[in-house]
Amino acid sequence: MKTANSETIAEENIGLETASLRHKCGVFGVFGHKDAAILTALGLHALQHRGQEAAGIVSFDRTYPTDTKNEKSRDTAFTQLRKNMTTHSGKIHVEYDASDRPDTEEPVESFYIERHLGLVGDNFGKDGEAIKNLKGSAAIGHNRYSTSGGVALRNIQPIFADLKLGGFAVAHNGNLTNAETLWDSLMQKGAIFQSKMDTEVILQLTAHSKESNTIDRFLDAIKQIEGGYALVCLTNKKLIGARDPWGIRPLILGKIKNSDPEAQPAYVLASESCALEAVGAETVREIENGEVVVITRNGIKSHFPFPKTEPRPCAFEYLYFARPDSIMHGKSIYEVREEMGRQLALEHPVAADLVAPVPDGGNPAGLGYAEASKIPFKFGIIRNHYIGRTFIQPTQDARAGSVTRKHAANLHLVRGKSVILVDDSIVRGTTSKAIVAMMRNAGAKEVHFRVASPPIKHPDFYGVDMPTEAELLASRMSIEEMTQWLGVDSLGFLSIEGFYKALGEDAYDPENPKFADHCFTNNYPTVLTDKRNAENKIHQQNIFGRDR
Ligand SMILES: O=P(O)(O)OC[C@H]1O[C@H](OP(=O)(O)OP(=O)(O)O)[C@H](O)[C@@H]1O
Ligand SMILES: NC(=O)CC[C@H](N)C(=O)O
Ligand SMILES: [Mg+2]
Repeated sequence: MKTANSETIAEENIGLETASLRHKCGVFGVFGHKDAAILTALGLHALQHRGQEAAGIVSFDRTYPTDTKNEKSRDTAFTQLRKNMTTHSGKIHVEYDASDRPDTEEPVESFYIERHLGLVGDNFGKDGEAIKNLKGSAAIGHNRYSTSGGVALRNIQPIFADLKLGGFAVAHNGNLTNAETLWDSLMQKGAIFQSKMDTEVILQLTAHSKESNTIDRFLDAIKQIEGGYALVCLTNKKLIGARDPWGIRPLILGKIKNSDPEAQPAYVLASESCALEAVGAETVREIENGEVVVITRNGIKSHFPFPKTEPRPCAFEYLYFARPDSIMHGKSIYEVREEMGRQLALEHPVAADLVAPVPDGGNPAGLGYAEASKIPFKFGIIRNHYIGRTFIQPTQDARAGSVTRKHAANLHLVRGKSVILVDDSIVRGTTSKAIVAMMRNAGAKEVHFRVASPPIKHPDFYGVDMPTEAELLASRMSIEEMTQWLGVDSLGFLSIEGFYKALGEDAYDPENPKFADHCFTNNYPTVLTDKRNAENKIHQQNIFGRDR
């Protein structure tokens, strides 16, 4: 059996300076469905809010020549296959050499790869070339917003390589905190890297493992990595899902009926439940923290390679990243955010004419605040639906510009009124500063700002790509200073206790935090090996181009 796959990826840095605060990536995988690539594209589309820089899909197909005893039909099957495989798409060129012509009764196996800069819809439209190229009943996909490595074609995921035991594709949401340290030792062993992504370390470690089968090699690899990760991987026989020991990054398992009623249901892995809904899949369960699931034609097998710990999912997923209609750990993201707003109203009440959410992130908390304070909820800010999330803009100028293009004061509503603005977070203050100015220009009598999370004072290293402390507004300024800088009449942040309450916890226990809440508390769930080694000048810094 041959794997005919040669990729020519022209590296092309598109010249974007990368943002220091970014979304997380979205991952998706399907096993055992004839429309695997279409489902993956739909799943990625539902996860677009997690990354808008690039999107990629890798599929796997096994083609049986229609009648291998009949030379003519075998040739026809091969000609068809060859035609499909030589289709160009963007910078990816899959070639099939004439010497690969099948001359046995063995099926022809191939991985197909489509990786593009830009949005899912623009690159994987249902009838587009890219989808047609992605044959097979298994596929994985990825929406990228980089936390390592710049914006370039070679840094698009899934990342694929032919390893000793066959083709292996990986898609990763998260960030490794010891990738640079591992890179150093891999390079000393002669590794050749195709990208600048921390994710590739996982592929390299799998390739270098001395274990005898693919799963043991992969387990060997992930036992060496540290940080936050939700991974989906594809081989010629398996779809693999893995979640980091703390479950910082989310991953959920679903199941979907095949159109053939005789066929087994197909399995689906996704970052969020909203992507399962988007493809009509039913939720089976969340992948546990530290769990590795291996999906094959024979069903699902779980591995637990790490000592069992209590999960500590990322607080930011609940606050901002996840889509409000997603369910995580049995909690509705929407309801959690609404409750954050209610708690906020209890902690920071103020008399006003209306509560105006900062769309979209502030909408559910705004509703909760209005409900608890009994102050009317009004859309005092209107958003332009053709502009995405602000964080994804690559430069501070672009971010500031996009806030004013994205939001507009609803003049008629706010003129002469006292307004309570509610947002989910203040990070750099780009959004809040511009929105407050908008309210003032619109003639608001009073402007009060309420934030449905505690002040963000500490960086993130697990896939949020939060800026350095120096860029975080709450790290640089006291509440009084922020009040002045923003130009508001009052400012209030939800307390960490209120935050935990909204998440359904009785109390916040700093000795035993239930969430990865380090951005508020400075309490990091993992060791930060690269940071420590860089500080001690043990290895080269910024191998993966963090400050590119
Ligand atoms: O203080 P800053 O650095 O401006 O960051 C915080 C803002 O960024 C996010 O909005 P974004 O526009 O990214 O997404 P959204 O449409 O989901 O609210 C978040 O909801 C805040 O509004
Ligand atoms: N936001 C993410 O999850 C990024 C994944 C990976 N670290 C990358 O840079 O591609
Ligand atoms: Mg927002």
